[in-house]
Amino acid sequence: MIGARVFCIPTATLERSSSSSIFFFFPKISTRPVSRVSTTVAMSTTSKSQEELDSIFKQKRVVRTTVRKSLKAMNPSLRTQQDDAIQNTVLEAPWFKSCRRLCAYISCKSLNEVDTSRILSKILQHPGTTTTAASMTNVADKKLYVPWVEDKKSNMRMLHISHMDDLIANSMNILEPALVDALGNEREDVLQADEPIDLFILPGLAFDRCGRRLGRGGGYYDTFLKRYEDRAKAKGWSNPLMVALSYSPQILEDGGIPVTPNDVMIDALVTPSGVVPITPPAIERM
Ligand SMILES: Nc1nc2c(c(=O)[nH]1)N(C=O)[C@@H](CNc1ccc(C(=O)N[C@@H](CCC(=O)O)C(=O)O)cc1)CN2
Ligand SMILES: Nc1ncnc2c1ncn2[C@@H]1O[C@H](COP(=O)(O)OP(=O)(O)OP(=O)(O)O)[C@@H](O)[C@H]1O
Repeated sequence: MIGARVFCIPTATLERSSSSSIFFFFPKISTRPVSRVSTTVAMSTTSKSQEELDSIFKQKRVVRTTVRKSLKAMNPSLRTQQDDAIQNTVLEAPWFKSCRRLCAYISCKSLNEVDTSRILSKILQHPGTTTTAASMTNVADKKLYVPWVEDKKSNMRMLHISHMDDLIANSMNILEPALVDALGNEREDVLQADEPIDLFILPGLAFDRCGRRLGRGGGYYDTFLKRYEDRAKAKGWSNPLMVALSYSPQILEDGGIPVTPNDVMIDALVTPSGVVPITPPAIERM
């Protein structure tokens, strides 16, 4: 575990990116701190005019462009080093070892996302292929759900997979569960998660140490997580741990991530230097 507890302070207007020494000027940017009762940003939609929203979405696009550039410029051996460090941290973490149902993203090389291939292989490792009893106990009984994009209107589901062979590239060139088998028959084992999830391993373009997360602009995760949260509340499920994986250039200083009302905050960040627990449940468990 790195980084002691971080206290998030309200916004300043001049913000500095920690990773690239670039200064962002965001007039009146909203960076209010986390509400973990509702994981969405504590800000009412109605309190923002469309003009203000347009301005924040514009700021998001500016940050995305900057972070994409830093990711593209990352030295390949540094990237591999960071992929290894991040995946080792996850694989060795008690909160990962103890989780039974999780949703994780399938990393996409062309998007320069933190690699999840070793994490996924470990989860999908089947009893009999493991070498030691210790490795079997922790992974063989995990149920894995991965994203499946339903449409272009921010609708996404999480579908169960048992093998990497269950995947096929979608129109965005991201691997996702195939809904039919090689013979064209509907696969019955691909079901939408309708059970409590212990852990979400989230992608994203940029993060701060206070739990703010900037996605790729599709609104898929925010929409999904809000719906999941509503369903969990209705069914009395406990909150999952929401953990994002981040290369060092993706971690911005507090205030560097523009936020809009639907943004869902994360509980913790896994960085190349270790875990940054953010919310009380994460601080308790990490
Ligand atoms: N690995 C992975 N799977 C995922 C996501 C993700 O971020 N990563 N998603 C998370 O939502 C959903 C898919 N959403 C996506 C949204 C945008 C792009 C994308 O290619 N964006 C380009 C810019 C495109 C543009 O601006 O027109 C990019 O970011 O470079 C990909 C996936 C579900 N599956
Ligand atoms: N100016 C705007 N006003 C209102 N909605 C907007 C505006 N610009 C984009 N959106 C919508 O906001 C959503 C994207 O939100 P945001 O940029 O916060 O997503 P994100 O961080 O990529 O989300 P995630 O990674 O969680 O999927 C999309 O549904 C998009 O249509």
